Amino acid sequence: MEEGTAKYADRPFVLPLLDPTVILPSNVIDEVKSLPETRVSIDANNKRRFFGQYTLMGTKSPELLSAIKQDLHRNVSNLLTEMMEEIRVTTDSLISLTSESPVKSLLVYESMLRYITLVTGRIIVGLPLSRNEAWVGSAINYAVESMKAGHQLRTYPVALRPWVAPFLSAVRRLKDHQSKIMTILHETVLQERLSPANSTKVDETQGRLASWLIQHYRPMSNKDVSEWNLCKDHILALFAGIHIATNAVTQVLLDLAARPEYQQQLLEEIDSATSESENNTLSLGMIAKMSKLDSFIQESLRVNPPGGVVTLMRETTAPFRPSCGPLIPKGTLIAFSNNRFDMATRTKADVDHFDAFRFDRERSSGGSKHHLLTPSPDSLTWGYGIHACPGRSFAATEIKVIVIHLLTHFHLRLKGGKERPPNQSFDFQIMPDMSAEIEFSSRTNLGNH
Ligand code: HEM
Repeated sequence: MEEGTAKYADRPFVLPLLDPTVILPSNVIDEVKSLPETRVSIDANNKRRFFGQYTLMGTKSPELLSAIKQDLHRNVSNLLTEMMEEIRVTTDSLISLTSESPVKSLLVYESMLRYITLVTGRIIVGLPLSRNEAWVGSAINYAVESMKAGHQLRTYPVALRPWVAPFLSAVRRLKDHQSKIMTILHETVLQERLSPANSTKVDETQGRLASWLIQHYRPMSNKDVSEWNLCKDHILALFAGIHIATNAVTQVLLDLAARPEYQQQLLEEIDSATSESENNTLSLGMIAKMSKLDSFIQESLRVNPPGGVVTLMRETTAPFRPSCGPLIPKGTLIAFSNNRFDMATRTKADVDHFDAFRFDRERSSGGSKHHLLTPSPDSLTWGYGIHACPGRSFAATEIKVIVIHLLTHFHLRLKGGKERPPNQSFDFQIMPDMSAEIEFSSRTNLGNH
């Protein structure tokens, strides 16, 4: 990507990904960001790149989008207490320190996968289901098997895929997770919610996503809502919410552990913002005061983009001629470079340089007003334009609450005081090193147990 953007600063070029993709120059991003599905399609891209016929990718419903964009977004503040509780319980189960064992080393990615899955589940389906291990396993592994299924399917010619798919091991495991999620949801949430005879008031902390979806599917009448649609929407929400957020929070923690000098500064900011808090509760207002934390996370995700080397991945659904030319035929996969790899106007040293508080400085000097949550051509973590991530206020809050909780309780250090391990990359994806470990030691005196 770096070679391409340096060489073709204002022209498209083809990046040889598993699905070759036309990379457009960043100066035409405004021409693409809000094009309708009839011109370029995010769903067609997802369906094709991730084998949506088998994995369901690219088949999200408008109702799911409304539930995330409106209900989840509007409720982030009300959900904070539950998010914090889930993070505290998960921390207690993963990191319990005593004077005899004052340091705990954890595989960061694996541990964060658990935090994010439990917090996401707590919000969308609620307790006790969110901590049920069968649910947690299928919620995590659905996406893992989807990726594997894609790799297996790719090895067969297109015409043969529908015939071989039912026999491929990953496709079978994928279907297995799909039916487990359906059965669990049916028994715990959907049967009750969809029953016309049900007149009892439902517990609002359970089955939240189902309630939001049902309201969008039947705004007025008692029209039938299909259980399959509701399950599919849950699966796609888990798919969209778990893995990319795990990738992101892992990168942030690795950056913090590799740069201990920032831990104290962030802690001071957290202490000052929460000084008036009662019972250690956080509010969105307090979190909003933590501008250095916001900047640190924004910089960590700029340098280690959880979405990979590309952003705004689309398939053209009609011939498209960007102002940089030439005419791009219908059915072409297109994308833009993520900021870190875009060499059109910057040097490699520039984009690689980790400057934790650059966004904070820019904001306080009256320069850019952009925060972590604001999609812009300079900050493409969440995409940009009409499809910019609708779950971003929830995801950013979840990441911040995890970081605040861990920082206030522990010193973080890369295992053995080593250097930050380099990221791993595959196709367009960038992942943190899965074997990286962080040592957690207590900030308070542990006493004797
Ligand atoms: C750190 C975590 C996350 C990151 C970095 C992230 C990033 C992204 C990106 C880059 C896109 C594509 C935007 C585009 O192509 O223009 C996207 C789309 C999307 N994200 Fe996220 N996301 C995160 C978490 C979440 C969560 C927690 C949810 C839901 C609970 C979610 C739901 C979605 C959905 C539904 C879309 C598709 C939007 C559409 O098609 O219009 N994401 N996200």
